Amino acid sequence: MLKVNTLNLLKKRFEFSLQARFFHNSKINLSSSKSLDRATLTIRDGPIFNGFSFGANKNISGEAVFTTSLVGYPESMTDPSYKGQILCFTQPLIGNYGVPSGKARDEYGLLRYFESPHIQCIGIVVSDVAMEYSHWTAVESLSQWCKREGVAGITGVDTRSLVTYLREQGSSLARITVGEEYDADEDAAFEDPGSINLVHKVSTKAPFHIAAPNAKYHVAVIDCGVKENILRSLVSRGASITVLPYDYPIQKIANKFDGVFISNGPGDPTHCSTTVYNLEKTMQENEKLPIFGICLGHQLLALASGAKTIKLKYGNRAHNIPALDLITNKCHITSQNHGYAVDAKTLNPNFKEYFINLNDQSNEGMIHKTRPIFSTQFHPEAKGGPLDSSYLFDKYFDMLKAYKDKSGITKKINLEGLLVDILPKERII
Ligand SMILES: NC(=O)CC[C@H](N)C(=O)O
Repeated sequence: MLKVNTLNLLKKRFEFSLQARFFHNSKINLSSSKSLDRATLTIRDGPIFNGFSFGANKNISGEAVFTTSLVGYPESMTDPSYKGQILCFTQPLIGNYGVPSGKARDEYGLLRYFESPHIQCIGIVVSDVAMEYSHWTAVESLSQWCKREGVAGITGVDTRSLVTYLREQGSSLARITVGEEYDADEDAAFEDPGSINLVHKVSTKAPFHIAAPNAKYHVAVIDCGVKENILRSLVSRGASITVLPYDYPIQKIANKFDGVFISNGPGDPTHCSTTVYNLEKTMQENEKLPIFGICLGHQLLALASGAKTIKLKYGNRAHNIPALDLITNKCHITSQNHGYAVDAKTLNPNFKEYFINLNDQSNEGMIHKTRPIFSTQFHPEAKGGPLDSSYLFDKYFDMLKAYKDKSGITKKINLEGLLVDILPKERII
């Protein structure tokens, strides 16, 4: 049995390698590939693809995942949920509108174009990188950006074969090597980002505060790798936010806020046991408190209420995934980026399933039957992606209003003896 499998694998590898070489040779004269170093994408126990390096001149490894998004590469690449992953784009031409400034800020002092200050994925794989670009916000090319940020990039890969493989075999460990071909069976060179707590790497190291003009509410954001557009979505609706490290004991101060929010983030949710414990206590001790979680935040709330999570075969990463709202029976096109999901069969009986994915029927959200607590697996804040489900932020704000109207006090904003006004105004990394 083992022998047959090994033979099949070798055969498959050879076929992929042939395809990749053919594709690679056919690309060699394209102007975008001129003067680029050779590079290799090696999938552990899988195919090898030859191409050209357009990013940092270094060898990296991580989990290869694919996104079918057509646009939004600056947003996806700066999304902390991609930490440690090699992001493969199915859209063949990537880079043609360049990269906007990572320094530009909006009226709230938040990043204008990026979802965090730096590229978070460890490498990217494209079929045809655009070395020339044009857009009024662009300040550099995708290649220049990757080089400056130390992120690997390989172009000239037959991403159709690659993604066919990842769909059939599931997300796989992979590496990008520049210049030389490595021994593909050298397992030690494949690092598994899923084995460590990646949230620890991307969460702010200390609390920071963003004041909304004429703020009506004060929300605590548990930062597991929060996307900037989640902060924008809260602040622009009139909530000042205090963003706390992922392991901050929120249960000790939750009653000082009008609501708690739990962010998206990278990796396996079961690595965040401290956050899960803190959320469990927070829900036990604050019966009326509005709580909203997105993506990893949804998974952590589910774990904190006793449900289980599973790893999906290859995950959902796209900007056009249909999710059915089981309360309104309306379908929304959603932005997604996740490799794990909540097992709906294990939901706490106090919660009901809120959304389901119409492609694979996986769970897309849950809502408490009597309390103001809900969460979604997809990203209502989008960036990139359609804003169909941004009404969920409005729903959260209705909950904040109801809670505040009842408690009737303006929460005073005092954390560990520090007035939030003197906290830093951006993430501490
Ligand atoms: N975008 C996210 O928050 C991702 C959540 C989690 N890391 C997953 O892959 O499922």
